[in-house]
Amino acid sequence: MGVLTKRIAVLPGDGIGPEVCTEALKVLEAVSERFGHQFELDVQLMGACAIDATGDPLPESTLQACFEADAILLGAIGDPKYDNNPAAKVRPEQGLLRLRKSLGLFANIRPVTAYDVLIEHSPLKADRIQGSDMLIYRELTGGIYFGEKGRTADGAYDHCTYSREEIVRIAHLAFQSATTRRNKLTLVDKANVLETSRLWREVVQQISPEYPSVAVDYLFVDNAAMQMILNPKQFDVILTENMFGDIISDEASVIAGSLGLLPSASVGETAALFEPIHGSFPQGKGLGIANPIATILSVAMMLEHFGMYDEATLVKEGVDYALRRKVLTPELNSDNPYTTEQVGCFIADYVQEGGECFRHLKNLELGLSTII
Ligand SMILES: NC(=O)c1ccc[n+]([C@@H]2O[C@H](COP(=O)([O-])OP(=O)(O)OC[C@H]3O[C@@H](n4cnc5c(N)ncnc54)[C@H](O)[C@@H]3O)[C@@H](O)[C@H]2O)c1
Ligand SMILES: CC(C)[C@H](C(=O)O)[C@@H](O)C(=O)O
Ligand SMILES: [Mg+2]
Repeated sequence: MGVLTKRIAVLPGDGIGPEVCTEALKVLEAVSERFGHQFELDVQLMGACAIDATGDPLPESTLQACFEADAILLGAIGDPKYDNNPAAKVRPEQGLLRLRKSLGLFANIRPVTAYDVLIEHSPLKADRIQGSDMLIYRELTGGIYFGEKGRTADGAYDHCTYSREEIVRIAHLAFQSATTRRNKLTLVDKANVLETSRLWREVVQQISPEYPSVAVDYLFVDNAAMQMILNPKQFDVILTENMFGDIISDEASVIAGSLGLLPSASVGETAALFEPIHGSFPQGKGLGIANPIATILSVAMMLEHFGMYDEATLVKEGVDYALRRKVLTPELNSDNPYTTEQVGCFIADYVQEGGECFRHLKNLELGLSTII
């Protein structure tokens, strides 16, 4: 592949978001130096920081920058002052949901792998998790997150709705993905109770004959939550609706060893956004303890999206090297912890092959300013 120029909207967000983004961008800078690509970064506000600055968690200028970008890199959003105030009408999460909806990012893809070098670290028994390798396809722009919601005189409601088409489009992506892996697809739903889940089953059963190589099974979400810990190796591709996918992917992170390891890609017809699955971990803000690997692996997924496969492989090798050498933040290495910045530098140096730890993108400046 030749040298490419890509524009990336960067939304560092809140809490540890800016810290993990900074490290991920160091790695991207190393890719740029090694392969000659040019990445134009357009840093924009979203989340609580955007509410503080503009009153809106997703300002028009941020949305515009995202529309104009080839891809979006997001750190994380959210702040305790909203989490602990149920009466707040304007909330950081509204910005993220509006962004996903506006860009049509209907498929959220969350890979989960048990790393051999971390097996002993997991609270789960090694023989249960060793070899686990699954891909969760979480529907991202429908369901209870986006249904009508509100208050009654003495209650509240959140409606869950799905159209057939909303299920069809992500089901095809999940089936196609299964054909490139171990040819197994598990639909996680609650079809014994929910009408929307029965529609999911119906649609998946109708589509399934188009993919004869793929074995399909069905699990109720309560059982799936248990199976995830009991026997995670049974899963290849998991297909599920918005809220179930949110919950079981955080649960699945225990198999990898930390929430700070799990990346994601959110894709639609045209746009693509890459973000760690974790949140803004407010308790970790400014302490240098946030694991940047989930965001660095999200950059690897972004490079794959650009067709930069060698580049993505190198980033993933850098992560493997950090895992093998135990250059890891405290939640994975309490005896000899490294800081967020040290982990980022280590992986960036690997990518650049023996470079010095000189990449100090300390403060992300707003606007289209940085060309790396
Ligand atoms: N996509 C997003 O931006 C996103 C995702 C989830 C939660 N949130 C928001 O984040 C805020 C905090 O939510 P929460 O505490 O439920 O979830 P969280 O993911 O921020 O943190 C949960 C726990 O996971 C661990 N953790 C998370 N990220 C880590 C990392 N990079 N390195 C090491 N450990 C890490 C920490 O132990 C933390 O206490 C809330 O405001 C929530 O709405 C945002
Ligand atoms: C912050 C929140 C809206 C978000 C979600 O529920 O989708 C988060 O938990 C995630 O997993 O990306
Ligand atoms: Mg979540």
